[in-house]
Amino acid sequence: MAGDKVAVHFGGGNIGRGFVGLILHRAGYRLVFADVADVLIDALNAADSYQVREVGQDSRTETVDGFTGINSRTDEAAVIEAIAGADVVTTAVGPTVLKFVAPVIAAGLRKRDPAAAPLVVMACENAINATDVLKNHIRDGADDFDVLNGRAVFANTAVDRIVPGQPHDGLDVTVETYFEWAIERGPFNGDEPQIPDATFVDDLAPYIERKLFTVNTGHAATAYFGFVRGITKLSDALDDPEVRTNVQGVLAETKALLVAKHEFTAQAQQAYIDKIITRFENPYLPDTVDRVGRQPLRKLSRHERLIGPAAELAERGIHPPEFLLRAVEAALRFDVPADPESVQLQKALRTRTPDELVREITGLQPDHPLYDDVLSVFGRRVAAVS
Ligand SMILES: NC(=O)c1ccc[n+]([C@@H]2O[C@H](COP(=O)([O-])OP(=O)(O)OC[C@H]3O[C@@H](n4cnc5c(N)ncnc54)[C@H](O)[C@@H]3O)[C@@H](O)[C@H]2O)c1
Ligand SMILES: O=P(O)(O)OC[C@@H](O)[C@@H](O)[C@H](O)[C@H](O)CO
Repeated sequence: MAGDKVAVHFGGGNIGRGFVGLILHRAGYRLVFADVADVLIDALNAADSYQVREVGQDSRTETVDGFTGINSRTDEAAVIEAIAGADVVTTAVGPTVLKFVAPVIAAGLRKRDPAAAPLVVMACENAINATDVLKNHIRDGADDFDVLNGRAVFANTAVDRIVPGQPHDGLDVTVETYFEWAIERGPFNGDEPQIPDATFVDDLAPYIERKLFTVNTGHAATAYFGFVRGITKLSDALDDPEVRTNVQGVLAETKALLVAKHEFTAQAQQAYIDKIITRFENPYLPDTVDRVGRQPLRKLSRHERLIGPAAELAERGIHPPEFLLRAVEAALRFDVPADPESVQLQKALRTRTPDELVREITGLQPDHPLYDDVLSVFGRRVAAVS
């Protein structure tokens, strides 16, 4: 049951309800979901509870209650008021949306009682150090940042649970049984919030890089290779021998990087990969290649799951990362009319030169050791569509 502690969570979507909301509820927080989707907010305010159905091995269903919803588009003042009195603020809105929630969090901090305990702020997005990104947005928009910073503790996190898009209306969420929430310990100076299902770690970098460059790189590769083969359901993709070979090749390349860079043994990383492959294959998860491949421009950007590890491998002389380059090529074929970034990508491939595309989409410059290989990939795709 919800207690006295309050968590304001931006983004009541898949991971918001099916992971962050659930874990904070379990930890005794009363949840305030802030979202811009009218239908979702109305549904949250009309319901007493929703269910999280965990499917796979050891399936079970949990109930989340004790929440309210605020429409942050139409009632920003109420969100600011809630933040002023909250214990925790979390986000799961997507990395590109953090700049829009930053001023609201700043306004909440400004209204906060200076004597109150600091507000814990954690961005739960698939991106390296997303909380730092959020904090920088707050800093950029606030002349009084030093005051606001004194009223908050910003901690980076790595969140891992596959939560597909939900195929029906309503608040219930179907999720996988697996989850991991790693939070950096340092910013709390020994006074971490009580979240029993989270793991506080001294150094988040290995966790977040391993997660992004194994789970998300492998996931995106499965989606893009699967899309090219005409497969719709994510869990079906690895049944295709060509997709499987390519995904395993990609994960072998990121394994080489992660083992070289961090203190993971090759055996431990292989066990992590094997576990992840079984998570992707979970037939009970209604996940699609369209969701997992969504926003291909973000996923092709410089420090993201494809170009990020490929560039680092090239910098280390492990060159060329053949399977990651194949995944980039497959990503360029991701043509989903409902996905604005896919539409933008397909248009750009028809109207821009390969050199412009590589610089603008991947952020690689000609002096980078990966540049020529990526230019070839883009050049082949541009030739194919023109
Ligand atoms: N779904 C997963 O499996 C999963 C797992 C780990 C991390 N993540 C990360 O969590 C984030 C959210 O992913 P998701 O799958 O839940 O997406 P989603 O689209 O289901 O949810 C995002 C929610 O944010 C809301 N939103 C958009 N702009 C907003 C704004 N300005 N203010 C408040 N709310 C806003 C949307 O209305 C939506 O309800 C992403 O960064 C994603 O990478 C997702
Ligand atoms: O959320 P994205 O678009 O960054 O990536 C899509 C999926 O790979 C992702 O949501 C995973 O399901 C999740 O990261 C698993 O923890």
